Amino acid sequence: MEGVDHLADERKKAEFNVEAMKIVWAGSQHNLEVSNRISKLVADDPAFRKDDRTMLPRKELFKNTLRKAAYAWKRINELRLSEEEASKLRFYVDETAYTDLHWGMFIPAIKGQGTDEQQRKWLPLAYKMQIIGCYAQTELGHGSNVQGLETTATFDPHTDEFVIHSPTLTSSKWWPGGLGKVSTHAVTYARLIIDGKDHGVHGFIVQLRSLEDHRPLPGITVGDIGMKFGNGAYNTMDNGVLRFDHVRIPRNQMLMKVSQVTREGKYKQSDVPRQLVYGTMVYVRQRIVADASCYLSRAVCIATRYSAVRRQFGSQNGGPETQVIDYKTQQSRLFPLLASAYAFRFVGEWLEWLYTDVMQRLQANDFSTLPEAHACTAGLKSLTTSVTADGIEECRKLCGGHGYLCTSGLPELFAVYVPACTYEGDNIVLLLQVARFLMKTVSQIGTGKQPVGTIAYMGRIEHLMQCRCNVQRGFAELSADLVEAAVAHCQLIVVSKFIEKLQQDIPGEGVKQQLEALCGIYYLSLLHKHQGDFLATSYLTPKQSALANDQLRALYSKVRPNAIALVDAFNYSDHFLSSILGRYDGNVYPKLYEAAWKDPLNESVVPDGYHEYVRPLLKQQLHTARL
Ligand SMILES: CCCCCCCCC/C=C/C(=O)SCCNC(=O)CCNC(=O)[C@H](O)C(C)(C)COP(=O)(O)OP(=O)(O)OC[C@H]1O[C@@H](n2cnc3c(N)ncnc32)[C@H](O)[C@@H]1OP(=O)(O)O
Ligand SMILES: Cc1cc2nc3c(=O)[nH]c(=O)nc-3n(C[C@H](O)[C@H](O)[C@H](O)COP(=O)(O)OP(=O)(O)OC[C@H]3O[C@@H](n4cnc5c(N)ncnc54)[C@H](O)[C@@H]3O)c2cc1C
Repeated sequence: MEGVDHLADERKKAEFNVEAMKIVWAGSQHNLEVSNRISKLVADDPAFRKDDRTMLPRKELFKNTLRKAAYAWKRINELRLSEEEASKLRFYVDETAYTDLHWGMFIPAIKGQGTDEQQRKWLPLAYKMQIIGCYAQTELGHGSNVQGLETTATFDPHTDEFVIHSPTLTSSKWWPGGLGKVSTHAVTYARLIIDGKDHGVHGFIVQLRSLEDHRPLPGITVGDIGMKFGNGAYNTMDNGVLRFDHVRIPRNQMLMKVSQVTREGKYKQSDVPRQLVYGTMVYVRQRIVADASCYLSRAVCIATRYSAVRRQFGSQNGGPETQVIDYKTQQSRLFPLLASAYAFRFVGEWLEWLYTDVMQRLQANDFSTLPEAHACTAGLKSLTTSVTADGIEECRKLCGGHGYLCTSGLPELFAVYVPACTYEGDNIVLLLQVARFLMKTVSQIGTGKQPVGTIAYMGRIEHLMQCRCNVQRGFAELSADLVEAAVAHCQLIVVSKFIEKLQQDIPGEGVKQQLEALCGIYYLSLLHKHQGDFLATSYLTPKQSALANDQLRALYSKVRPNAIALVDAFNYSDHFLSSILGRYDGNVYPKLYEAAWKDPLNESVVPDGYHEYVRPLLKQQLHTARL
């Protein structure tokens, strides 16, 4: 029934202050206040409806996204929202669009790789959206291997210009979001060629389309690369293809913070690591970790609420059937994901601190923590996106058949999220970077260099140094094992940051106890999953392993009465969740039934096509039957 909270009894079971937990999840009272205000602003505005997304044909879907992005921009300016509030608004609009790349990569690339003069010229235009930018690095033939990119930027000293060119089909830029139909400019990555010498990949600002009529400029071929996985989902984004035919740009459009080209064509590399040219990717990877906790918590919220609503089997003497959330199998699948959502939230907070710290050190030309920042952002991006993508799919399965309906919100959530395992770095390629970092650490231990920070624990593997094995030779052969070691390293970081969070002052009755239980579920479920490794290396005895499993089950029972309150603490509106199964009031069956009749297929009792394709069949079969 409308207005009834079907989960009221579940909410009464909570053993902690949910409002206090909302502040922990939001990060601060201020963040919670802004989230509440902006989330309501979006949810109450019919212009931001999204329940029709999976039913629109692509051209209509895309135009609708352009409309929403323009309307959002209008509201941001009308209400004079701050950058923080505007970012929250785009988050709660919850629709991938060209603006993600304009604000999430194009502007950060100019801020991170541009000189002060270049920032002064381009950022005001970008902040006012008088130009719209994308990040054009990946090509048809290369994505992971950035040093393999083929687009060229050849310096012409006669005209003080770079000539940007796509020499081969595989050098076509391919995938950049916002490129296909909207962006007027791109930060384009190309091989810098001076006087025949290849200086490697650098970033260049290139205008793609006229600011007058939006047509591609001379020498530019640009378009969308076509439909992607799932209905709605990432098809609101115009991932594009781009080719250059000897396009000329002024020399001052090469991003020159890290390295410069003088008027005379002299290449100057500041005494900074060349990898700073990858800085934008590092920035986005650390943001993706916090983003993973948002996506995972949305799926877990839906699956937890529905698991409390759904009853199946177990009726005693005609009484109510058992809530599926009470089955230990359901808890063993759901609660580790609930714990992971909180764990990723906290490691995302730490990673943001680490990134900020590294950026401050770079200002002082201190590059000492750059390798660790690279390893942590790469590894945690890989770990959290893989667990989140698999976790959203598990949440769909936890909801049985109804999880497969678009009105559950889970299919689209999965379809829009899974590319995160690939973009900003394929997850395996990134783990190999972590493995390389770990092996380099091992090789340095023998030289007396003690590891610090997230690899301090490796100081205790001195004995490994006796085997003077050739690290390089073994790396390729053992890369699959090394990737597993890299995952374990990242899991250790997540666990340690969860434990550090618990050592902070956490206000609110019962809040810390709940987080301690979730932390226990996080690391004990990992121990359970990988107990073979721990037993094989004698880090655990069989008895200890059994005790750990007993403790894990006990924690499931501890969390069970608090499960609904723990997902309420995510503070998601029904609009944002966009899920009948995840409704705050748990009023699932009437709303599922109501929604079914809104499907366009039910606009007519007899479907289009009946008279052409079904009736003749039936008549023919009827004729045969009479024979
Ligand atoms: C929510 C928000 C949504 C915001 C919206 C987001 C929407 C999604 C949009 C998606 C956008 C994209 O996908 S943009 C495109 C993303 N593309 C990628 O991520 C490409 C992934 N590939 C790479 O990053 C590189 O190719 C990589 C794999 C690191 C290899 O690079 P190289 O070959 O140059 O380097 P290597 O030879 O492997 O290593 C040489 C040394 O450099 C170090 N090194 C390598 N990369 C480094 C780095 N970034 N920083 C520091 N150091 C680095 C290594 O550790 C080595 O150190 P030593 O061992 O000490 O020598
Ligand atoms: C939705 C989406 C949005 C994107 N947006 C952008 C964007 O805005 N801008 C942009 O520039 N790019 C963008 N990309 C491109 C993205 O960054 C690349 O697809 C990504 O970096 C992976 O590179 P790849 O496609 O070359 O994969 P590949 O490297 O070809 O991966 C294929 C397989 O090879 C394996 N592999 C590759 N190298 C190695 C190795 N050395 N050792 C072991 N295994 C290896 C991988 O693990 C994977 O299994 C986007 C991609 C997607 C899907």
